[in-house]
Amino acid sequence: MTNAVLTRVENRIGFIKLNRPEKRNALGPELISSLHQAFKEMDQNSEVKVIVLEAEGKAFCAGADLAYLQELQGNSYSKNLEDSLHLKDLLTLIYNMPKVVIAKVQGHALAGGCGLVTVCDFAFSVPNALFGYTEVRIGFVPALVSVFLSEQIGIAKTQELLLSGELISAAKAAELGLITEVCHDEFLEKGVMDFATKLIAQNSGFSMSATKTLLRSLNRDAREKSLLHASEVNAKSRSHEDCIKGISAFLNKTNPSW
Ligand SMILES: C/C(=C\C(=O)SCCNC(=O)CCNC(=O)[C@H](O)C(C)(C)COP(=O)(O)OP(=O)(O)OC[C@H]1O[C@@H](n2cnc3c(N)ncnc32)[C@H](O)[C@@H]1OP(=O)(O)O)CC(=O)O
Repeated sequence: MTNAVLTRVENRIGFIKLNRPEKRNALGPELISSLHQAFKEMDQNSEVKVIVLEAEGKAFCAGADLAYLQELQGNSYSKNLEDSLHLKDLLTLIYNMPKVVIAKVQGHALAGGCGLVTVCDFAFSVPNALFGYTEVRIGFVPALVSVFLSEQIGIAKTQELLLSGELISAAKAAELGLITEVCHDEFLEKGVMDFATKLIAQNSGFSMSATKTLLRSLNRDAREKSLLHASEVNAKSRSHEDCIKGISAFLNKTNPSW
């Protein structure tokens, strides 16, 4: 594994840290592969009962790596699909992880980065964290995230967030059920640790895992089908001129005009 992701295990808690702060932890292929490997390792480690997903730096995660996606432009649909399935497999792995996963969020969690929060079982954040499915602002389709988010908060609220692309505060995210709790800055670490420690001390690992597996079995076939379709939509939308414009505008620090 590269140092795009850092891992450690303490007191039966497995910590997985996104470590690409200079690019706001944007999900490039290396980071996605490293996260995949880290989650698999934590799953197989019998010492680990609860997993915490955290991030280095100012932002939790700025979503898909737009510089990398720009490099992929002009590539075949099948290469784009392969790439999109890579992210789908990561989100699905986290979502289906038999162990409880808690996200610890500071700064921005945007687009695919907000999707990462969505596939965790619990999320704690500081008050000034910002959440948003901002794909539509850069000519993308929030395809993969739509599947998980609609399961989590219902179709009406999902539609509101995905079509507006608005950033929402931590308080609003908690109100919508997107995150579990907002903690004052200095208590975020303690809030997450206390919660994880309580789960470990109080609950049977077997029961939590069996409950989660049962919950994930609900609508599994429909979800898998939707995720495959979403990956195809994602791959196709990358060659749309709006997406090409949106990526280029972001990287050139300008605003796209549609
Ligand atoms: C999963 C699916 C789709 C997606 O996820 S599409 C991705 C959409 N994401 C965005 O539009 C977010 C883009 N980032 C930002 O808006 C901002 O960076 C920020 C997160 C609000 C942080 O702002 P801040 O001012 O703190 O930092 P900078 O903007 O100066 O960024 C620093 C540095 O990092 C680079 N960077 C940031 N985000 C990305 C990114 N997503 N990809 C690549 N690079 C990124 C930025 O370019 C800067 O680099 P420099 O070299 O230093 O200029 C599809 C689905 O849902 O299905």
